[in-house]
Amino acid sequence: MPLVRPDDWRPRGIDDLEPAAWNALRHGGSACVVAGPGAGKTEFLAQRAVYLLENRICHAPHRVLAISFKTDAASNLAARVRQRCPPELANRFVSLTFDSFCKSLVDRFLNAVPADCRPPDPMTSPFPSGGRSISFLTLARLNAPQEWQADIAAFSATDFEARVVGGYRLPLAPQAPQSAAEFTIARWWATQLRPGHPSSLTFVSINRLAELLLRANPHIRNALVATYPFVFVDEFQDTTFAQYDFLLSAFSGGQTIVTGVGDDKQRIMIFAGARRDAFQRLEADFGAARFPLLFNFRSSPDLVAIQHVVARALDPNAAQTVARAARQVDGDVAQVWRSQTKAAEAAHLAQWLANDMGTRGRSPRDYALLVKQKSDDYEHELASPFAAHGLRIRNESHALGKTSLQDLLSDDLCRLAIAMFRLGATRRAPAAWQLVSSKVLALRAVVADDDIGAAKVEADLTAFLAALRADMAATAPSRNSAADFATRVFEYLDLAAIARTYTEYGVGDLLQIILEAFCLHFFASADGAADWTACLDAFEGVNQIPMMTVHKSKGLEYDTIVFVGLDDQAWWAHVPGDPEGVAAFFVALSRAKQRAIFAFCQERGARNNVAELYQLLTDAGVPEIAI
Ligand SMILES: Nc1ncnc2c1ncn2[C@@H]1O[C@H](COP(=O)(O)OP(=O)(O)OP(=O)(O)O)[C@@H](O)[C@H]1O
Repeated sequence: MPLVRPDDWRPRGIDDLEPAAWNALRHGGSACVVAGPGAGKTEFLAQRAVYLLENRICHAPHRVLAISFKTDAASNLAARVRQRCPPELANRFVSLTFDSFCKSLVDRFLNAVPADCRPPDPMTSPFPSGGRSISFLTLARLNAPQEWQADIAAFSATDFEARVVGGYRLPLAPQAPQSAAEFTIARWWATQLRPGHPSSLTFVSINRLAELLLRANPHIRNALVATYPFVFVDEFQDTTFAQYDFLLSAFSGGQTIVTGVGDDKQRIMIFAGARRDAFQRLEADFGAARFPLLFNFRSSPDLVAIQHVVARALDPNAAQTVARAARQVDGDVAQVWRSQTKAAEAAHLAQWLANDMGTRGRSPRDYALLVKQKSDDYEHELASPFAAHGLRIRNESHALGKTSLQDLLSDDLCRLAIAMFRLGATRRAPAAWQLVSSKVLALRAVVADDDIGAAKVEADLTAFLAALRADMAATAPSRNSAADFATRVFEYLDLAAIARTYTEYGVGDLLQIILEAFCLHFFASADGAADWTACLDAFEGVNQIPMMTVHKSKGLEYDTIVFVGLDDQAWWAHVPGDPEGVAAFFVALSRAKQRAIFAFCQERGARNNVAELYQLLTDAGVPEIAI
């Protein structure tokens, strides 16, 4: 590949970056890129990765490590980089979540974890630990020496694990507790590492073990630093105590250039232990320079103006952003819909959505239904009225075993298996063939210039798919037939080869988690489907309206968002004046490119605690309409 002069380098796939983003992209040291919604922060990271790789500022065999919070954000970023630079460069861009990165270290170097903290098998638990319960803290207090009891009584069950355990470094060798915190933390660890029991570790404990591992084994840390001279952290405002401390242990010291991007106004993970001062710490500990960005490439100017009113409630000094997207709709870009009953609300919503899709020629995937929590309940209530208008909902927050639908659908193995089934359902699926053939060549360890090996593998794959296609055509979809075909496809793909080829599945329990979730969702999608294409469409949510919690919607964007359940019942934890609730509201509002609708139904609850959110909409000139 010809070497491009860094000064001549141009961004890939977009026309340009805003001036401050150019400065941040070319900056030689660590950086905080702080910008509002739609500023292109994720896009910036993708462009910076390409810039570093193409200009050989990050040269082989070094890699760029990108850490995100959500699985789909990590795969979205990886996909953007793959689209923007050749595979030999994109292969040196490693995009993972914090959790999977820490877990892969613990899995890989388990025997290097100091013995008294070493789990027999580092299996994860999807559930919060017992240490978050009030009874755990009560028992700890009652068993503690008298002089520590008052301090233990001051710990809060809601954030003990995230703040106290997460902010504490495990000692290199066992030592007697010296304080109330150490006493309680030691008891907490006893719940995580129970001798003779399979381990069931929370991600906070995996993180702490990974941090201990690096501190106890400088050679592993040195290897990590040598591999990744550039580290990106997306959504930096949500970095928890544990995650920041891990970053510090792993990458401080001056050799690693850390780029944190985020938006303090979108900080909605305080409940999960997010630090309020993450950017300040990055500036102090890594000497990071601050680059504020001012453009908004997502939302129309009218929506940006409404967002600004909410932004000012979160930060009175919030700078006015510059809207770069054009308005495409007539009439109000935001409205509050007030209804008396859930039935009336659902009927109106379904009718309006069906009508809007028809008149504007939009697809169901251009819309999103956002909720504060309990998306399963809303899905249940809305499913039939929506079906009456030919609409289906895809509940992305729906739990599937130890993962969620959203995470399953962004998983590589899931995408490969679905592409296999697409090729089983039809001959005409060129994108699926491209994905499957390249992945199967990798699974069969065929190297780039081995044409004979590649031809053999492709012939074998073609024969397998022909037989699969014939059998799928002759078999109606059902739970049982889906189970048979799933077994056949995974046997063909070869789980051992998958574990060998893809590091994320090679260690730990991710492969099992994904297989279980895949089967749950695939069998349910086959149940009652008219044919296999309908089953696969149901699996992937083709022509379905996505529904998700605000937390799951982070980083995503839709033409129109409809927020259902802006009431005290759904926002039960919201205390007026609490910035985290306003931030969640801001995240929801800012997912919209063209339109945002907030549905309030009296049957669902009152609107006293959330009155301030309605007031912000009123202040921004958003009308309220009775439906
Ligand atoms: N320089 C650019 N030129 C044109 N479009 C851009 C540019 N940067 C980003 N975009 C587009 O703007 C939209 C928002 O970008 P992105 O998702 O990266 O924003 P973000 O800052 O991460 O947003 P948020 O914090 O709200 O999740 C995307 O559709 C992206 O493709």
